[in-house]
Order: sequence, then structure tokens, then C-alpha cells
Amino acid sequence: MRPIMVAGNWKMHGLSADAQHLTQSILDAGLEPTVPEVVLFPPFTLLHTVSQVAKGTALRWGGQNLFWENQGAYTGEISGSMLRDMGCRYVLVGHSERRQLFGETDAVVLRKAQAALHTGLIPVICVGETGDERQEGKTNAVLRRQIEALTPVLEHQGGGHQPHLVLAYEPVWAIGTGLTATPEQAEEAHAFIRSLVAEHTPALAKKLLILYGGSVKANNAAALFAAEDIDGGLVGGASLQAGEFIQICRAAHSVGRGV
Ligand SMILES: O=C[C@H](O)COP(=O)(O)O
Repeated sequence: MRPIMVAGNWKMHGLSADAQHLTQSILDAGLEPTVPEVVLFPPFTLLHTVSQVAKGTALRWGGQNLFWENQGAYTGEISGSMLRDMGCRYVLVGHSERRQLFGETDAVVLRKAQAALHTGLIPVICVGETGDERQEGKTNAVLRRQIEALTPVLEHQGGGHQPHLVLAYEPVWAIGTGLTATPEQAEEAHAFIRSLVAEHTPALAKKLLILYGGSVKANNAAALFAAEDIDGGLVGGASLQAGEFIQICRAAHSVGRGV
């Protein structure tokens, strides 16, 4: 049985006091320590605050992005080793906002995923189609292109233990719009993604966590997480409200998939 994960992507939100309050509220909720694995993705400026509140607990945190070089004259960029230095275990790679607003191509996403793995971070790699692509019947073609671009990292996984890589299916049309994919739509895409991974690395496909992201809320989380190929959620807006996020974590816990 695959474990379940709930990740909160704060995007470009929050100041120190917000991070302190949100992180402490999640800890105070007394969630089961490891079911689900709960990971926070604050802005870089809040990683230190989150780490100070969460250190020594089961709560994990990560960066929202990284650059592929380890150090150098790259003004404004952050490397994997810098994230490790902040105690990060995870890093988001290829979020649709990075792809759409900052021009990240499949090749860039691959390079960042490789850099993350090289520095010992677990990349949470995001894929998903736009609304236009779905309407034009291109969803599977887009997912195939995005997953096949990741072949060099996928084929290095699949050994005996839990993979050092997570995928997130985030249909762009469902992000921040309130238009959640139905559990059936999400499951269909997740099963397809898993089948694509299985074409290259069957052992990895069975163990790989595939999170769903796109307007996950307390009132739809349980139905999404109950689907066979959905292994948790990558939550944006609702992760900024402690009560809502805690309910989403409880919904994941109720699915009953332990680590
Ligand atoms: O990373 C999170 C996703 O972009 C989903 O965001 P959302 O929950 O606000 O739709």
C-alpha cells in the first residue's frame, strides 16, 4: 500500500508571523505523526521560520523552486544545497505557475529534478494540462510529453524502497479557480500517468506517489483521496487557512494508508 501525503504550497503568501501561526496551528492539531506525511512549501523567506517551529516534529518542509547549479553568479536563484541547509526534504519542480509565468520548459524541469535528486532533495514534479488542451482532447498527449521528458530521472528510480521522487497531477484549469477535477477525472489522469511510468519503470509505477492539486478543499478532499491512484494532495489556497488544511490532513488520515 502506498503512503499518503498532503502538501501545502503557500505560493507567494505570508510574512513571518503568518508562518509562525500557521505552522504552530498545524502542530497543535495533534495530527497522527506520519499518516499522512504533511509537507509545507513556504516562500524561501519563511523557510527558516517554519523550520524553527517544526524542527523535531514529523512535519516536513520544502522549497517551491530551485536552480540547477549548486552555487555561483546566479543572482536571485536558490540551489538545492541551500534548501538542504534550511532543513528541506522536498522541493517543488515544474509547478504550472513556473511553466506558464516563468517559461520553464520540460527540459528545464528535468534539469531541476536532476539537481534536486543530486543534492538529496525529493522533487515533487508537477504535470498537467491547460483548459484549452483538455477541451481540444489533448490531455493525454500533454501528460505523455511531460512524463516522457522525465525519463532520465524515472529510470533511475524503482529500487527496493520508497522512491525519492513524487509526481503531482495539477490540471491548470483547476488551480485557484474553484473548479476541482471530479474524482473520476482526476483518477483517470492519475491512472494514465501511472501507466506511462510503468512503460519505462514498472517497479517504480507501483510505489510512486501521485498527488492531486487543483482547488482541493476540506469538502472534496476525502472523495479525491479515496481514489485508487490518488496518493494525497498538493494544496494551494486552502493550505493558507489552518482549519481548512488540518481538515484536509484528517481526510487523508481517514483513508488509512500508513507509511
Ligand atoms: O500547488 C498547488 C496548486 O497550484 C493548487 O492550488 P489551489 O489549491 O489554490 O487550486
